Amino acid sequence: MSIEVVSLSKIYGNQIAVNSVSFQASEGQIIGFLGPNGAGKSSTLKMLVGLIKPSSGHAKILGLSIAEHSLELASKIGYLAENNPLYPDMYVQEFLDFIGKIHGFPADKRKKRIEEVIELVGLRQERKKKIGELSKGYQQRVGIAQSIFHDPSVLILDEPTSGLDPNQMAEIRTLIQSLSPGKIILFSSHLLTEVESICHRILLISQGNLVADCTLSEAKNYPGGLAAFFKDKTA
Ligand SMILES: Nc1ncnc2c1ncn2[C@@H]1O[C@H](COP(=O)(O)OP(=O)(O)OP(=O)(O)O)[C@@H](O)[C@H]1O
Repeated sequence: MSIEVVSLSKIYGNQIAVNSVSFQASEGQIIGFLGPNGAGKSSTLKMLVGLIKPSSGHAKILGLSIAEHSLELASKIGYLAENNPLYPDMYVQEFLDFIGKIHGFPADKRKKRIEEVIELVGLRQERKKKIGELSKGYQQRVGIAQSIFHDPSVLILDEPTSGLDPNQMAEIRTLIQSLSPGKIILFSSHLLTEVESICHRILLISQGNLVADCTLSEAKNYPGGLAAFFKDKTA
């Protein structure tokens, strides 16, 4: 089970958002896709999930080309978009039922899976509430619940802890860690502390270029530590 990205680029007009990015990832890894604002993280992730087309380059996820097998891949990838767009007027349970329908789960399996997912992401107390009435941290859990509903092998989370308070961040980090076995998790952040606490590996992107691909311990051993690593590489 793997992700292989080869010279992936995205150009918007004159703006090179992603410049020939290549990397590989395999099962069981939690990979932090780190970089300052505007570095090209979201654009890279959107290409991987098939939301935008690469300007050049290619990628395979689970051996399937993103250009040729986007529909098949949709059933194998879970995606949490940046800012976690949700339906505030829907009830949690109703929303998850809707997600199950989108994934083609028949009624009985949908009901069972809603229970499992609610348990997995810790939404039991909030399940009967409207999404718009939940705290930001619980809304993130709803977003993560929709991303894992179909039990995808690859989970792509774009800034899953953005806008959360420190306690909520820690809770979401623990949740992501608990989902990791048997999956590849790629999650983006512009916060060093996020990757430090849960990632095995760091991909650092700056101005569209992949400027580092290393283990967390390699980055920590950088002279001056992680903060110096981030600062020097993205300068
Ligand atoms: N649809 C678009 N049209 C034009 N330019 C875009 C578009 N989307 C992104 N960009 C530009 O591409 C660059 C990379 O943006 P992207 O959102 O991928 O970065 P990011 O690392 O995810 O940033 P952030 O952490 O702020 O969300 C930025 O300069 C951004 O302005």
